[in-house]
Amino acid sequence: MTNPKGPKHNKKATKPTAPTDKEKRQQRRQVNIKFREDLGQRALQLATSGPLSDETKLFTELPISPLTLKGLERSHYIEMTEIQRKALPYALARRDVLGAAKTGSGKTLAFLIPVLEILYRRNWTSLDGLGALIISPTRELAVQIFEVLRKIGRFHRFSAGLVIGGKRVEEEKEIVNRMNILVCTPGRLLQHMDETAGFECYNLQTLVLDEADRILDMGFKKSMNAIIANLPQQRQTLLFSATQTKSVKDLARLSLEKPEYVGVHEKDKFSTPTKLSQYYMVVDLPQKLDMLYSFMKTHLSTKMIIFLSSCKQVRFVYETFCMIKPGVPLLHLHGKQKQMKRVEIFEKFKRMNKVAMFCTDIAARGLDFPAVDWVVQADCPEDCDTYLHRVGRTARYDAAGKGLLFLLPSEAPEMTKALSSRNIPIKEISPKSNKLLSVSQQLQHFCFQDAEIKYLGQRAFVTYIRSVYLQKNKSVFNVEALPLEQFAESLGLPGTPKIKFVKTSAAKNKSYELSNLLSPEEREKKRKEEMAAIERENTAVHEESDDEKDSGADEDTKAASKPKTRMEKMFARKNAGVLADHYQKLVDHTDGCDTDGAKDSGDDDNDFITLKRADHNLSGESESEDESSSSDGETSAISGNEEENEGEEPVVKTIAINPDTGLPVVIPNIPSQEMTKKQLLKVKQKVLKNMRNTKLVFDDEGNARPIYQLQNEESFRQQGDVGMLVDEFQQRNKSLMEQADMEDRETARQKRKEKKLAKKQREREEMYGSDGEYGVAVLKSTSEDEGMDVDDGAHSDADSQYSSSNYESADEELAENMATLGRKRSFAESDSKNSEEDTRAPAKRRSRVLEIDNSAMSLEDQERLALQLLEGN
Ligand SMILES: Nc1ncnc2c1ncn2[C@@H]1O[C@H](COP(=O)(O)OP(=O)(O)OP(=O)(O)O)[C@@H](O)[C@H]1O
Repeated sequence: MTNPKGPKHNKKATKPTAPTDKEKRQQRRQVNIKFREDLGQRALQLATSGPLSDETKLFTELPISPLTLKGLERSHYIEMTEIQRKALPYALARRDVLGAAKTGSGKTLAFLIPVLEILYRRNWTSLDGLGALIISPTRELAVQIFEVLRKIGRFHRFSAGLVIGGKRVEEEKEIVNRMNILVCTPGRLLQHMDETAGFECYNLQTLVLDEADRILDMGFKKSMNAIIANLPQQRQTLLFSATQTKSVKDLARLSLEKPEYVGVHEKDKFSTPTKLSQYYMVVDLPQKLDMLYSFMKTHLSTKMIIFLSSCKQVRFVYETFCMIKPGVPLLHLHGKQKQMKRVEIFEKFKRMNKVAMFCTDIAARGLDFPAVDWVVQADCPEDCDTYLHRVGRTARYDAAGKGLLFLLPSEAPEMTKALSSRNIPIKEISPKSNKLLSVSQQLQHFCFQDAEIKYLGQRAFVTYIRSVYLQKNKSVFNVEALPLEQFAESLGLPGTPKIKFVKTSAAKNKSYELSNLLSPEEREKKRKEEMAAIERENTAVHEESDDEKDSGADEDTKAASKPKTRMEKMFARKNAGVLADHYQKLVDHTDGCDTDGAKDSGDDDNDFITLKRADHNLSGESESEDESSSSDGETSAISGNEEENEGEEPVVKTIAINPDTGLPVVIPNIPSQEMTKKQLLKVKQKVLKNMRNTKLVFDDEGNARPIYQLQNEESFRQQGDVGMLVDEFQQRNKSLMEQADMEDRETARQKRKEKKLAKKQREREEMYGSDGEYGVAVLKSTSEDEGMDVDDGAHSDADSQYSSSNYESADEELAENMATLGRKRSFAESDSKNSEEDTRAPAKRRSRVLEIDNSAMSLEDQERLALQLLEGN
């Protein structure tokens, strides 16, 4: 009898039973192992079969795992760049590689793909510990590398951490041991090596040094030696940079094994990207900021990075330019900012299209800001390598870009020679003089009005000079060729800050040159003279910096000449420079009034409104214009007497009283022959504007008259003795100045207090932790859809909160990244609300920072702390 269910049913009954789930998993594992082994074999073959043929262009043509290929594809990386084509075959075969290629040519993928692949082929799990270390010289670059790793590694199951400093070291210690890949800066890595129990690198497979020449140079030498000592000898080492080191010493430190040198663009005619246009401009130091400002004003619709040589300079230029408002949003980035702030600015600059960012060399290497139109190197880079890295922030991958380098007359000849010897094509351009705008007067105004800006300016001045002084290449950098006084004036400073080391160095150099020519007695005499000079200089510096403390043994002898009030002290200060000299002359002048009142009062009716330098001869007419320009509170107004001044000696400054604040304001006068047509036009417009804005009052008969009117001489004289009136006026102003000075001091006192509070807050945070800082983040994505990996189940809940999913859009991914990197969403939101203000209002920003600091400790934290204290914990 046939089976009623048919032959099909019979056949099934004879079939072997289906494999169990466990068997299926085992089979899949076998296939995976075989697949991974094959990949390894193919990679080895590729490395030994010589360079790739010209037709091999796609990542899919290399022995790369499907997980990485999918990550690359989702990140829109399909075709390899030249450095990737040349370095990947060796790196995938676990060879040591020294990779050098132009900036923006895709070196990051050339080391990240092998990192993922080598761990993948070894079926790495969290039980295997740390498999790859990627070291970067700056935190921003580490963040960027980590982001690229997250993008292309999103389908892998490795845990990855970002270890770049900040305050969450204790939290990091708990999870850093579980990481398979670490992206880090040398300092923090070393800290974990030293302090974190159980942090081991014995199983390390791959060590990567991005910007290798920088990491191996003097700055990181000690840390790197200590790090390398903790690593196993048997490992792969990948070194990448646009300016690769070939120093045998450096390479010996890393114990490289027959490294492959992959220099991609070495035979190119030029060492910079082909779509990069480079220019330089010879600018006198005192005109540098004018030039920079003018350049920014004429490039408002662009995205630009401006490099300066020190944090202080970056801060000064940023703060003052924010006040001047060039018409483009401003950002600044330097190493003294808090980590959160740095990351926030870094991300903001990436997003924005029309923006100018002032920064130090922390942004010079590796950072991949999209679509930067201009890189302006306002201060000369220390060498050609630094130039290359800075200018490489534009014209990345296949984009075009432009670079502009400002060179001082003393720097230009040697620096241009050095650049051309490195095959850097750079052309000289001359600025259009009619487009040059001046900011020095405004800076002067800010320095006068805001003591903090003045101090910042002074420190910017000193750090700039010091940076020039410390440069190694003395044929380019000559501190003695710098016009210090004019430079200080161009920053708006009331005098040239004393810089001891400049003179000392000159003295030393001189003595060195002379010492061979002099007899021993002469030499000894010379030495004593020099010592005495330095002693004098030290005393001068001491007096300058600490004028309140100069009491002592010779108190009596000083007493007669010693100024009594703060105001007098200010006048008496010898090196307070332009403004103090100015006041000095003012005092001299009015002293003259006392003794020779008739003569002086006869000369000038308007002394009670406009105070002049003793040595300049403004006409009465021009002074009344000063008066009108100051009458509506235009404290930065340029006085309108340029035409009258024609042919005269250049007038330095005028002081007038701002009727709104009652305070004196500096009104610099520029002789018209030194002004461009445009400047003259601007001045005229300003004067006209001021005239239009003149306030009017109406008398009893309804006649309009200006609110301020010049008295006639007779009625003025009837008020009393001219000398006395002048004295009275001066007394009034003295007390106004004293009042302003007291306010300054009170503000400074408040600031000190706030700083102390913030410091305490920081210390508290360090003890009890805080939110919103970078620490370790974990990269671990699930790839169930691939079904190729074994879930080791070793990741804790702490890890899973960082787990990423498949992102649908770049924004989603970025948001996720930011969350992963330890930022609280609410914190980020409240910060981003303030971000627009940030670019414009420094004062507001400062208070906002304080608000954040004060609220850094949550209520829960405070309660917890209170409980701990109660329990005596
Ligand atoms: N294969 C590729 N296809 C498309 N774009 C790529 C590819 N490789 C890299 N890029 C892009 O090129 C840009 C520069 O890459 P990367 O930052 O790696 O350059 P770099 O050589 O490391 O530069 P630097 O020397 O300044 O550090 C990045 O925006 C990156 O996304």
